[in-house]
Amino acid sequence: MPRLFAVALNLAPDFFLKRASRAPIWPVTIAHYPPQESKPEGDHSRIQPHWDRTLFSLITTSDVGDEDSEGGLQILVDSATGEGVDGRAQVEGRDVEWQQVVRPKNGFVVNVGEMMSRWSNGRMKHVVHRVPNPVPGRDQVGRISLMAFILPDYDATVECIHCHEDGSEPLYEKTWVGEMMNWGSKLPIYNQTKPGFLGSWG
Ligand SMILES: O=C(O)CCC(=O)C(=O)O
Ligand SMILES: [Fe+2]
Repeated sequence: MPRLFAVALNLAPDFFLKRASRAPIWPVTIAHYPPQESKPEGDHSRIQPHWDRTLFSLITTSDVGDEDSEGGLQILVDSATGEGVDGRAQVEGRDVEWQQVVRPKNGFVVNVGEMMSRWSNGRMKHVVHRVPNPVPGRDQVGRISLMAFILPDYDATVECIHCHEDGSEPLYEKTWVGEMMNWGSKLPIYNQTKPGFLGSWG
């Protein structure tokens, strides 16, 4: 997978592997979304809108009830173009909608993370995603997902790779993996769920 990303970005195939060679951090988590005996309070959902603060993430699920309950993984897309909306996008006044992700049978969903987006200067997008509550009548079905969050070495620098060469303007300031992890508590991916994040379309 790291080789595929590197080749897609016209980099040496081992570009990412070289930066994840000494002490890469790859948390693996299992999420159990239990059947919902009662309606969740407030705007609580299975997982609030966020993006992953990783290089990339691999997700597989039990698939049970994902499609027909609408309680599975969804990504945010631009209604006009169908393109994924990334964590930088201004959504005020923009027509966006949630789209169900259909996982290929026995396959994985690959989420681009914010580190990949920063390295590629936005060519790879860290698309906003969520897991909403299942629709009424389908809420007695639980869901399990298994995720691997792939991060580079703790001290690896994260900055636009090609900006020096082609003169393009960096979208992001230079930073490093450990600093990005500090932007969150717990796992870095969850720190975007604070109140107000993504406003009313969350
Ligand atoms: O359960 C899922 O399908 C995705 C969960 C997720 O996006 C996350 O934990 O970062
Ligand atoms: Fe996520």
